Amino acid sequence: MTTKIIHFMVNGMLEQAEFGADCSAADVKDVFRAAAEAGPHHILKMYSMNGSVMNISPRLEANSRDSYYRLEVVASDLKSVGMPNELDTMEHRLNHLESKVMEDVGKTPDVVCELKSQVESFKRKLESVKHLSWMGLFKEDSDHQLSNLSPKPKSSRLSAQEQRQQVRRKFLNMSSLHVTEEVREHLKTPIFDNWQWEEAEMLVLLQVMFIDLDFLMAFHIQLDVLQNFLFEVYRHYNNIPFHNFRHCFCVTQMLYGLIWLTDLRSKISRIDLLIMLTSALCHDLDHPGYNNVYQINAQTDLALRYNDISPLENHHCAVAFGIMSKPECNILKNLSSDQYKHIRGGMIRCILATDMARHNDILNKFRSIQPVFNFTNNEHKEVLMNIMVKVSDISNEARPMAVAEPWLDCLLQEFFNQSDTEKLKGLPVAPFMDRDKVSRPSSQTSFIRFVLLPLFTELTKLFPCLEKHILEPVRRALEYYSDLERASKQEQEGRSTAGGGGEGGIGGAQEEIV
Ligand SMILES: Nc1nc2c(ncn2[C@@H]2O[C@@H]3COP(=O)(O)O[C@H]3[C@H]2O)c(=O)[nH]1
Ligand SMILES: [Zn+2]
Repeated sequence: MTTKIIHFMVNGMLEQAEFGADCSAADVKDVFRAAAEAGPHHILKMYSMNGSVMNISPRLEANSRDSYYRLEVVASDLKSVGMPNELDTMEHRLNHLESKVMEDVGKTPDVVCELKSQVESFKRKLESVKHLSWMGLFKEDSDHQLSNLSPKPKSSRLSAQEQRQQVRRKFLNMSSLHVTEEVREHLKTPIFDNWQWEEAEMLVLLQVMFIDLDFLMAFHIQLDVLQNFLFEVYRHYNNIPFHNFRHCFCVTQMLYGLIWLTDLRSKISRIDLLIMLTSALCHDLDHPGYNNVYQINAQTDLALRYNDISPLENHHCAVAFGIMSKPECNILKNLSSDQYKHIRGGMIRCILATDMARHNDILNKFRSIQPVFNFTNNEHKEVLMNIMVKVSDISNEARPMAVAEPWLDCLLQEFFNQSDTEKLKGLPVAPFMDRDKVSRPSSQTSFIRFVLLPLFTELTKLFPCLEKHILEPVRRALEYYSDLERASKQEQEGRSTAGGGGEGGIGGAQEEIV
């Protein structure tokens, strides 16, 4: 049977489809619709190399990789309110509505005025860089009023794939806009508030990090390849409570901040900075929300594949290099093979080092070299790179309280999901994940005392300037959670005295149960 191959570019990727001689128009459309990750309400358009529109049908002519077609998804009416032409439609409808109501009632109702001002304000945001408050430090109050108009409620009806494509379109639309100096500077600090930013904006900010560290120039990374890579990274994070794309962004942003605060650019090579930043980005790719202990106990595919040795971290790293195996996403494609080998080795080490089962080994190693630390010693440098990524990975408590606290809820939610499943399956349950045993304060006091403070203190010995940026906030968090823990104990004691002995909780543990 004869077949023909159609090469086409969609969402920045060069794809190909093979059609048999007997396929129908609907088959052809379905193939392109799937490739474009488009929903039934989207209109597809195919363009030839010279820009003319082609009919999407079995009669499409076969072509080559060099003469590919361009497939575009066009959002149908009001499916993407963020686009200016749809805003115009909405404004037009509002004006029409206003004139009709004026005829009937004689005055414009408040609700129409309100809607008009929201449309106007949103239009201003899109049209003028100056008004891009979403590229400013903090969102304006008007954003909250805008939530009814923004695409969010609509997007909740979109499939996950459609939502991701919407993020891609927004990211690409925004990426050419100017990100203010104020934001760029703020991005270099641990007080940056990740909760202010939506996914497409975080992608823009990640792009800014690559640009401001001069990676594009130094490693000949084309902007579209970086954008494809960042989007694929985003696409490979799962929608789970903690180990999601926002966590990836936070870890990368903290690492970026540490690079600037410690002036690391003057101490280690740019290629090593690229290794660290890219490792931070990729360090939890495709995390399923269940940790290594679960993977091993439940004998999951990952545990089988990696012989129980850091199954998750091995997987995150393999997914990262899988993404980069596509030329259109390969930010390393213009490097020499020696440079590539160096980066691959460095990333594998950094990502595998995020397995907390190896925490003590890595910290002890760093402790032993810290007094004689030498930036020109490769072994020292590699340990430091692992430490920097690890510090960033567990740095939520180094952030302002209002930023850190919601992360604890996300983490506990993921822990509880896991322990609930473990209980159902009869698998061992770690006490720190058990909703019947853990409390917010006890979880944090132990983690800060036994994990964060020892690690952050050691890094601060090498970079004393970090004391105020990461060590002090963590000490304050320990005080805060210790106070809460004490207060909760006193309250429990008061209750058990008043109640004549209480109801026999868990092993006498007097903790605030989450
Ligand atoms: N209790 C507590 N654990 C944390 C916090 N941040 C990170 N962790 C843990 O540290 C681990 C680092 O590796 P993982 O991402 O596998 O899982 C993370 C959590 O188990 C925190 O703020 N509190
Ligand atoms: Zn992580």
